Amino acid sequence: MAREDQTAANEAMLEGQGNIWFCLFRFVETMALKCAVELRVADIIDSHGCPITLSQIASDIGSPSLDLNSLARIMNVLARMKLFDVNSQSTGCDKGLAFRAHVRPSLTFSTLNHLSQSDYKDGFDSVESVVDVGGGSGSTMIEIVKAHPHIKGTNFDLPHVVATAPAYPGVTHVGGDMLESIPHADVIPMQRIMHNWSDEDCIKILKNCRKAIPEKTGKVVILDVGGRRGQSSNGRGYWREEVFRATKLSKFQRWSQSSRPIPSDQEHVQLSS
Ligand SMILES: C[S@@+](CC[C@H](N)C(=O)[O-])C[C@H]1O[C@@H](n2cnc3c(N)ncnc32)[C@H](O)[C@@H]1O
Repeated sequence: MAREDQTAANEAMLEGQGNIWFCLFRFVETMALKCAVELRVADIIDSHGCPITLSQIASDIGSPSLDLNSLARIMNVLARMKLFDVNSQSTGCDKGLAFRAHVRPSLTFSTLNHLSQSDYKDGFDSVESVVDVGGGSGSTMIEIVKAHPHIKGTNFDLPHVVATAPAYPGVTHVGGDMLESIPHADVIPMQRIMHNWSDEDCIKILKNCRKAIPEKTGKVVILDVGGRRGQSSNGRGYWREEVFRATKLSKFQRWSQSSRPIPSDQEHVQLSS
């Protein structure tokens, strides 16, 4: 191989390795965000009305066992995510840092706080069967069954999608069209599905969910984002422009403010998060 080709191949390999590490440690951002939400960091900073120091944040959190170094690491991750500004010019700050929320906590972090409380509250303890509608390769269903092995899990998606889904004990892959019918289950989670369809199609899907769940105890759990709609290239579905432009936080906020009409016979459909 020519020297230039070898160099290009090495660079590509290094970039690939870097991307793998980036993907592996991506969860750190989610964990840091979860900590900030649970510790109400944005609310604390906001309540001061100006940038505040790490020890001010720690003192307002008020936990006797709080580790300042760990808090500093969390805040640095969040600052890198551009959720907070770090101002190294402020005077009187420990480690020369002061933090300012980049977002209005009332608009976003409290929504996240609410989201973190609206996970599937009743839990899966009394649930016997779950169908993940549009579940793709079944990764969500696998996680649910891993955590709750008593559950009979069905991963439902288009036939060509489930054809390549990996086998997992306790999870059955079923191919079909959610616009036609959905397999029966106690609970139907639908993650990142509804935003992609017109209101008419969403109503069709919800009606099929309604038929698939027990009348009194069945639940549909929708996890999704919102935004402005545009016509999709296939002429049937829709896409939301803001999915590509806005941050996830503001998408969640917009979604939670929007009032998507639910068909009148959907009284047992529970919209959650
Ligand atoms: C954005 S992906 C979401 C996948 C998964 N729920 C997640 O959150 O990672 C949308 C999924 O819906 C599936 N889908 C699209 N049309 C469908 C239909 N008519 N019936 C069943 N599944 C469908 C797609 O194949 C795809 O796996």
